[in-house]
Amino acid sequence: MRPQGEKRASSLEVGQSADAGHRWTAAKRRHSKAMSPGPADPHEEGYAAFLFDLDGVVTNTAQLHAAAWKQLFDEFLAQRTNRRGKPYRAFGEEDYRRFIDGMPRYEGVRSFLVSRKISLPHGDPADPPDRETICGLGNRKNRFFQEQLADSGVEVFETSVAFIRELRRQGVKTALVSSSKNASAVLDAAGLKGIFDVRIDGVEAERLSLAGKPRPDTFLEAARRLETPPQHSVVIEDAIAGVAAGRAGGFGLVIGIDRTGVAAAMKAKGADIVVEDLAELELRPIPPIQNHQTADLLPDALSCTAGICALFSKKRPAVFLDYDGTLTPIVARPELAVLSAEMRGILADLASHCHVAIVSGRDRAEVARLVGLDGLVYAGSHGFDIAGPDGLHEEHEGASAFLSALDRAEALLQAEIGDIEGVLLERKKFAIAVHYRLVARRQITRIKRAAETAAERHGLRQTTGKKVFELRPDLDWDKGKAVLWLLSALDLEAEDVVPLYVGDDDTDEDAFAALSGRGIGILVTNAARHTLAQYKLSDTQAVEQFLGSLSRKLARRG
Ligand SMILES: O=P(O)(O)OC[C@H]1O[C@H](O[C@H]2O[C@H](CO)[C@@H](O)[C@H](O)[C@H]2O)[C@H](O)[C@@H](O)[C@@H]1O
Repeated sequence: MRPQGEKRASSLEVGQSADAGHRWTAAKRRHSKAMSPGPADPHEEGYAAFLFDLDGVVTNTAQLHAAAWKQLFDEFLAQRTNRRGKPYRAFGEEDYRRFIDGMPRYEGVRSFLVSRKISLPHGDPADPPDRETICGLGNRKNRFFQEQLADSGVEVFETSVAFIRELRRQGVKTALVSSSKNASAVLDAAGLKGIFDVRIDGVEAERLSLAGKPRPDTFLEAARRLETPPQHSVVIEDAIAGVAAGRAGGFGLVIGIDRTGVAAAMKAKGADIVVEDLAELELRPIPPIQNHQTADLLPDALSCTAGICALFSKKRPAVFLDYDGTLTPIVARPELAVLSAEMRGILADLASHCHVAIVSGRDRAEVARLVGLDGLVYAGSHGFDIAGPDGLHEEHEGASAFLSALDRAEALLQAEIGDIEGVLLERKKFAIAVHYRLVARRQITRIKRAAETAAERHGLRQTTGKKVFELRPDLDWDKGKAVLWLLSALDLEAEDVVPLYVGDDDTDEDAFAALSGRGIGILVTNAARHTLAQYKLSDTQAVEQFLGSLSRKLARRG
């Protein structure tokens, strides 16, 4: 394929994903003379929700739990001898940290027993505390814990409470995410009932069959209830299992509170920041973007559906859709971005009334597989690779010359940063995505540098997207040029055709720019960011609703 005439070079320098606006971040206080916040972190997007563990974070009850576990296992182990007739080693602090801290009660029992090669039947949650089952032992530990709680009461970490109250004062959403079934009693005893907008504790997790920490499920449920995506939420934890859960869930910032000398282990499990107390953190507002057309000022396409659809009484739409963040929500890993059956149905209906093209940064074959519909056009690798019905198959004429450069860059990246926990290298035919969504924040600069070096050394272009650095052929080609090429190739340059493009990310701005003054651009976002789109839709559900209305309108028109 060849470029279609001299269109605008590149849309605008969007920089990092500009989802910032009315959000907050937490950073370690600086003790420098000026106390200035210093240069802004280039990856900082701000956070709209903070999710807190309870014991050891808000209340000083982690020690009560640790003591109750010790009482349980010291008694239990003392009554047993191992196969060689030797007594078992007593339960130590390290056992608590490694095998129990942060986990739901019965999973803690099981995990510790496995570490000592002791096998017990699971039993039943109704087992009495003296029964030698996993549930029985768990219930015994709970009895010890409640006795200690009644004895000593609940001490709160005042600095944590002040931090939470400040967040609430600023209108930031908060949640409690605890594995403990005693969380409600502990909050009550501490006089903190009602301090969190949402609470997911051991009781709620069991009711919903949610996997416990280190799995991310309880945190993800809390973020869902706060209506804030994990990448815009902060997890605050004192347990290694909790830190691991925050990182596995793709949360934007994971803060470890190290009160027991486990900072290194927390960092190894992906904590972005480790402090000994929340007093070491300061909250900073992320200012909304100034002096730009920002998405929050755009009209919502859903409230203008009737007007937009009315346009298609006389004109024909040509619909171009981005995939990630537009047709599927942004999720922790690329392979989890699966199209819903409802969205697939709507796309199939729409494609029976007009041209529909998926224009994606993904590999063309991969995005075609994910969408799973014949009869659509698929443009992959940011528009370098296009195929569709009636034998349409075009690759940018210069792109194949970059294949070996992409291979070498991929090998270099693998060697340089392949060992960083959470880095995902995704090779597309004509691009490489370097994902850092699951990476500890302190590693991001190293990843960015590696991407820049690989691009420079192998003559590639480096671009940005949502928690991703991308490398692609250094050619004057992008999604916008691919859309213009398609309009020509599909004979859609007629007066009565209105191109409509829906997308959510930096690379979609090229398409908004290309269609500016000629078609309709709709940005999918719920935040303030500068854009060349004319409308916005808040999320993928809104996209589904909008495309459904458009499809029904076209069906009525016949
Ligand atoms: O142009 P698109 O279809 O939107 O593709 C852009 C990139 O999307 C994918 O990455 C993004 O979505 C992932 C799944 O939600 C998310 O984990 C990641 O952080 C996002 O950057 C895809 O994996 C890339 O290849 C595309 O270039």
